[in-house]
Amino acid sequence: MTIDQLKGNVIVNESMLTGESVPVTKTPISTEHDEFFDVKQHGKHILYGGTNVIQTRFYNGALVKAMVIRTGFLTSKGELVRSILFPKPVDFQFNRHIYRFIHCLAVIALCGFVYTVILKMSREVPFKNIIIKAIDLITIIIPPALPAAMTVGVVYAQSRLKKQEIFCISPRSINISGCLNCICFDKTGTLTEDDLSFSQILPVNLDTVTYELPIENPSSLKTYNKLIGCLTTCHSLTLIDSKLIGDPLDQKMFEATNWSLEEPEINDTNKFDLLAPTVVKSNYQNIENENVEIGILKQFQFSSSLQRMSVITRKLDDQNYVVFTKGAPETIFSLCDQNSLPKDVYDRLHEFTEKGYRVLALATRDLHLSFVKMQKLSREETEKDLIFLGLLVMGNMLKPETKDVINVLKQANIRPVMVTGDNMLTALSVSRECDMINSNDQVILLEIDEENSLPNHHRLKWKFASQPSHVNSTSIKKDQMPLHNLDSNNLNEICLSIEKDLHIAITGKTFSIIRDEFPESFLEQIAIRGTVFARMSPDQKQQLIELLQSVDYYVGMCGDGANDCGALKAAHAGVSLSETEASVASPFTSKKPNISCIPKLIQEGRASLVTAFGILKYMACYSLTQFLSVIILYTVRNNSFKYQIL
Ligand SMILES: Nc1ncnc2c1ncn2[C@@H]1O[C@H](COP(=O)(O)OP(=O)(O)OP(=O)(O)O)[C@@H](O)[C@H]1O
Repeated sequence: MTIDQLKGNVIVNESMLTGESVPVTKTPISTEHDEFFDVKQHGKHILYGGTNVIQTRFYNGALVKAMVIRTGFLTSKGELVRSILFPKPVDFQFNRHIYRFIHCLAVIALCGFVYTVILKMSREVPFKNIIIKAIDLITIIIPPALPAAMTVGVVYAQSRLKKQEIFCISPRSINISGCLNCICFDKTGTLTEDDLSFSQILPVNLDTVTYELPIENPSSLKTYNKLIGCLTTCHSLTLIDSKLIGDPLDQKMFEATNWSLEEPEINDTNKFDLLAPTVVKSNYQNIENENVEIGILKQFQFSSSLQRMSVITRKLDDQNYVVFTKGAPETIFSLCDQNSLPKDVYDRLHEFTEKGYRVLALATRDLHLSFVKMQKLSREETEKDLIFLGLLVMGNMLKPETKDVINVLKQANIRPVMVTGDNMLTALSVSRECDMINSNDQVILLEIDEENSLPNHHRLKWKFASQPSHVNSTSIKKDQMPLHNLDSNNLNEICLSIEKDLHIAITGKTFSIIRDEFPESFLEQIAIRGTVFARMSPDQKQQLIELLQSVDYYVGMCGDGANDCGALKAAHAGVSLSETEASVASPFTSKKPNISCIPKLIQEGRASLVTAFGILKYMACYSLTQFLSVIILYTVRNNSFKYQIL
């Protein structure tokens, strides 16, 4: 059953749907604004069939109410069952060749059938015998056991994959995974650890609008300020069995402050309002010997496509409501009052991202509104005119298996590609660290030339991404160093003029402008040479997979989160790293949360493919030989006995 939620909050595990094991909070749909219901757009308010409700939250005894909008096969669980029963047809050359081969056999069988009928009729054999002999010939040339025999390899490969904790809901995809020659990887949680480490906060002095000294231990701060308010409230953490559950990034950020979180059953929430779902409390006491308490009154959840989340809060002794927002720095900067940004805001951001840190920007805004008006405030109205508070810097460690697997793939001539929602410089640094880009390779960064662009006629410029300091870049001609304007003709020339291995890196924004405004050939060059695709939205990840397929790559996708679902489904072989055994998100699910499953999958795919080839050759030779011998025997008025055939 798919249910549209109307009242109360629900915490659900949607891993069956998305592969992501972090619980998601579902909130009631807003009735303030007139808008058409859209299943995709309002996904945060929908409970899906087959997903697990971990907890329900309701206030004043009003139980969670929901309306059923879909049942049976139309629900997500139904979709999973349907995708197992009727897997998506895979366009695989081998399958096409098999069908062509069977057509050829059918033609041969038809010729044999006609020949037998004519031959036997000329010899005045009884009609019944003619039919038996002629039909016998058809079953000889097209062996009925062929389809079953062809799946033997797949069945064995599937059971071997299962032993290695790789589960498959679409066995047809096993053969195709033996042909993969390009694998796209999501970054966070796939190549790098999901469990980020808190590194530091770079606060901004709100009076001088300059950066202050970094704070490495926010729990040592004993006075309340907006920055602490943001770190402690701007998250979607929840308590389940007294354990903090939610996005690992949010968890690390909150734990670093050493504040505590309390949930609604606790009567204290009444101090704010009956609707206050969560309260955070300081780890210290102020001059009045009281803990600082902040209630989180409203939440705009994190969305990969918006790259940010916000909360509306109220401090216990405050009259005003305060908005706290955190998200991708580029997005937050654009929502901030530009006067609140320090002059060196981008320099400091680059400093961290170049070293591979995952950086988020924090911002705030005071709301002087009544409670009712605050409740009605839309996301757009809330997240504007923000005041920049500082940068949150998190360590982003590679998983131990990543580097070896990338090298194994490269040795096997399988192209690794990174497609991530994170910052370009962080992505580049990680791609170098995991050997996706070797230290000597050149990377071209394609960007939109904002200054020389017209609204629907953008121009591009390019530059070399800065090299790690130990690499000598003198072999690059001087005139190639500065930023260049670029059109579709000269990208190829530039790429060919560089003697080193070359990679292209672009962001989601540039990618969609190239898709919309540039010729297809230009986009194809990006597909062939692109190694790092950063700041990609979930839709763009899927578009990239389709683009790679259009230039004849057999594309695999390995990801771990809800933002990879589209790409996982679009790929020839999608592997989701998840705790669940099966998810609708992809044909393969690996319980081991690292990319070591990819070489195993390719190996098993190849083994299954080789078995299928072998069986096909054997069956073809066997049936053709038998067909010829039977035709000869029919012609010389003879027939083989049972034991002769055997
Ligand atoms: N919990 C969060 N709250 C606010 N902003 C976030 C949160 N998680 C991620 N972000 C920001 O949104 C951006 C996009 O996130 P998204 O989940 O799409 O991709 P990602 O996690 O960075 O990378 P990947 O696609 O490799 O998993 C992140 O780079 C980060 O700047």
